[in-house]
Amino acid sequence: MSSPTLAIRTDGLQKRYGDAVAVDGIDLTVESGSVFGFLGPNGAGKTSTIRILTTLTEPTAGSAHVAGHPVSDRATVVEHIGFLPEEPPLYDELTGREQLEYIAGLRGHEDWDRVEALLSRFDLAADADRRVGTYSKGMKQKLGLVQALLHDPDVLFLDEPTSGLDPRAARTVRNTIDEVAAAETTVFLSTHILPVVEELADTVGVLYDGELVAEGAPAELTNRAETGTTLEDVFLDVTSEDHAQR
Ligand SMILES: Nc1ncnc2c1ncn2[C@@H]1O[C@H](COP(=O)(O)OP(=O)(O)OP(=O)(O)O)[C@@H](O)[C@H]1O
Repeated sequence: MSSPTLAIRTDGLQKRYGDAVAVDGIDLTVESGSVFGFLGPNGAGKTSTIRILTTLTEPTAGSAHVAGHPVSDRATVVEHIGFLPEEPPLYDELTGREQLEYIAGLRGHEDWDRVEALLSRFDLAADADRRVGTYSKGMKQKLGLVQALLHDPDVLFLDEPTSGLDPRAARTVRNTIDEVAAAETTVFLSTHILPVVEELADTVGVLYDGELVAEGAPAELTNRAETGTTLEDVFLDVTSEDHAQR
C-alpha cells in the first residue's frame, strides 16, 4: 500500500454480476484509526464492496488493500480484520462462551481472559452458558460483535450493527465503536441509520448506483449541501435521480 496511514484503499474497484455492475470503479481511502460511515440506498453496492474488502468475494476489476495488504492475499487480510455481517455467523447449538472459544481457537488466539472481559463488557457474562439459539436478536448481535473483536483487529467491518437493537443495546454498540476507534482500530460502518453515522463517523462515503457520489467529513458534507443541513438532506440530495443526471 502506498501510505501506511491508510487502513483501506481501493483503486478502480469494480464488481459485476454477469452484465450488472454492482460496484462501478470506486476509489476509496480510509485513514487508519478513523470511523468511516458507508452510506447508500438499497442496492447501491455497499454489501458487494464490503464482501470484497473482507475477502469473501473477488473484484472483477481494480484492486483493494486492507491494513496494508492486497485483498487477494486472503490469509493475511483475515488476520487483520474483524467482520460483523448483518446476520452474525453463530452456532445456535453452542453456548455463548463456547461460540467465542471456538472462534478464538480457530483464529489461534486463545486468550480466555479477553473472552471473559468482553463477555462482561457486553453484559453477556450471566448468559454465557446458555445456548445461542435461546438468545434475543440484540444478544446475538452483541455476541457477533465480540466475536469480531476477539483477535483485536486493525480494521473492523460492521454491517448494520445496531439494526433491531433496543436503545440500551444500540448504545452499547455505539459506545464500543467509539472505544475501539479510540484504541486505533479503524471502523468501517455501513448503516442506514444516519444519526449513528452523524454521531460516530469521522468521514462519510455515499455510494449510489455503484459509484461514490460524495465523500468527506459529515460537517463538510452538510455545509456544502444544496438543501438542508443534516446528513439525511445530503443523502437524499446526492442519491436522487436529478443529481445523478447532472
Ligand atoms: N450475488 C449476486 N448476484 C447478482 N446480483 C447481485 C448479487 N449480489 C448483489 N447483486 C446486485 O448488485 C447490486 C448491489 O447489491 P448490494 O447488495 O451490494 O447493495 P447494498 O448497497 O448492500 O444494498 P442494501 O442496502 O439493500 O443491502 C444490486 O443490484 C443487487 O441486486
